Amino acid sequence: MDYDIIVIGFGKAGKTLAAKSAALGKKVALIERSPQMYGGTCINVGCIPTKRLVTASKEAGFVNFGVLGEYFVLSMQKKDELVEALRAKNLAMLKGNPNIDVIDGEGSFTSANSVRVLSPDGQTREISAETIVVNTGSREVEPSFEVNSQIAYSSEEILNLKILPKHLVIIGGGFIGLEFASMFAGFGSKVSVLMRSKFMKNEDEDVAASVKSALQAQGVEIIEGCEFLSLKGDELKFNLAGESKAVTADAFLYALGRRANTGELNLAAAGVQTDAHGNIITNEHLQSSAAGIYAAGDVRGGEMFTYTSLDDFRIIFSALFGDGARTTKNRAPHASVLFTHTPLARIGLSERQARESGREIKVLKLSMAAVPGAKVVAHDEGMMKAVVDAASGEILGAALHCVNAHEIVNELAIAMALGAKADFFKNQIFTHPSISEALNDLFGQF
Ligand SMILES: Cc1cc2nc3c(=O)[nH]c(=O)nc-3n(C[C@H](O)[C@H](O)[C@H](O)COP(=O)(O)OP(=O)(O)OC[C@H]3O[C@@H](n4cnc5c(N)ncnc54)[C@H](O)[C@@H]3O)c2cc1C
Ligand SMILES: NC(=O)c1ccc[n+]([C@@H]2O[C@H](COP(=O)([O-])OP(=O)(O)OC[C@H]3O[C@@H](n4cnc5c(N)ncnc54)[C@H](O)[C@@H]3O)[C@@H](O)[C@H]2O)c1
Repeated sequence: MDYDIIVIGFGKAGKTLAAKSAALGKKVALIERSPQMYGGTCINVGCIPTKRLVTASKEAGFVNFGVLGEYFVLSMQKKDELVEALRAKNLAMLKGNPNIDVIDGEGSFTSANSVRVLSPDGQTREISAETIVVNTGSREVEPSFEVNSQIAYSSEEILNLKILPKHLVIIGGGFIGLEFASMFAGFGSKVSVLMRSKFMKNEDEDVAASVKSALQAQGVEIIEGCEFLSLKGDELKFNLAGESKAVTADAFLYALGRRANTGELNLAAAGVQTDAHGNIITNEHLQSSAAGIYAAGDVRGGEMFTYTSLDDFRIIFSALFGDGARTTKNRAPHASVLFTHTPLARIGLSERQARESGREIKVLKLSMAAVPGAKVVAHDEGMMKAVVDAASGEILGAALHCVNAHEIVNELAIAMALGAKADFFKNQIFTHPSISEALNDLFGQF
């Protein structure tokens, strides 16, 4: 065999596994098809550039209205500088390691132990290893209606815009749709978000209403229940409550979900099975249907977050070099965050899910308008909500729609993992003024 481990895809799990395995003296090949993607989706076209821009767009409120367009261009340049620096650092981290070969090209299986690499210059080579880890990520779902427009962008493409759109129409009301809505509204664009379903249909109604009103307060127009027909030139046609409608804009973003990058992998040659959506099927150790082949990150479907991919690394590392005790079955409670100007962090069960589970629950709620720490930072929009077992005080879940929610929720995650109950937060001594101290009052209602 040429290597101990081949990793296909330079994602979060893959690059971490390559570095940690090399540190154990293993010989690793990491295959990446695009030099623009060294380091993967998160740093190049995902979390990092979008969160940099969401943050910059929050600060746009301090910019003279007349120069908002210039501020947008400057913010995009700063975002590019950050991405380029991170990409170079990610590459250097692996390329400088004598046990790791970073190979440019697209990987596809020829057997359960061998991968063909098609390099950008058209050359192919074949390499082999006992263990192969697939970390090829996901790509956006293309619209199912007709699109013929030079100004229709995916989330990746819109990150290269050179001019701030006057009117951005966003198709899809999920993570990407709502984060870009908040971002572009912050930069000064008129933003309309059109969606097929009800706004945040999987959330509790009070939580969804809080997020919706915050976006509307930013000036975002939200149109629910759309059936999309076509996007031609600058016009999107759709049906709404039985009526034909059209909207024109100078930019369109479609954000209709993401699907696994498995089409090019020739998985059949290795005996690796996928589900109906093309996601690689794995067991709790992230082993695929072929014994020496593992899959990590978005390519497995399900939760698509950078920290899930990182935890996938921990599970595979435990299976390869440890006792295999860390699995998907013993993953600790962890949150998800929608990074709108006022972020929404969610962990555990919603009120609806808790009621459906048949448990006796108590619902605790707090308006951020009652939190001094939120007044101090002049950001008292939103609410906190927790769902607690009525008898034991066990924390079943929470939704934090407030400034710094993405940080505060990690306090809850740790407490939940350690089995802390509502009383713990009720009596905890927090700094003042802070957002965390609102947890005293939230859980004090138990
Ligand atoms: C706009 C946007 C914003 C996001 N924001 C957040 C956020 O705030 N927080 C968060 O946690 N998550 C966020 N995500 C999700 C997060 O980015 C992904 O879940 C995560 O990056 C997936 O990592 P991965 O390890 O699966 O692989 P990726 O990082 O996607 O890496 C896969 C790599 O494989 C390469 N590749 C694919 N096929 C082949 C092949 N055949 N041969 C060789 N190479 C190949 C690709 O070029 C890519 O570099 C966001 C995603 C997007 C799109
Ligand atoms: N903050 C974060 O952690 C973050 C940010 C961005 C993206 N992400 C990850 O990236 C993934 C992809 O984001 P996304 O916003 O594209 O997906 P999503 O699944 O969050 O939302 C997709 C939206 O498109 C709608 N939709 C799907 N098919 C449709 C169709 N045919 N017609 C009309 N509407 C349709 C869905 O109802 C949904 O509202 C997320 O699920 C998330 O895992 C995470």
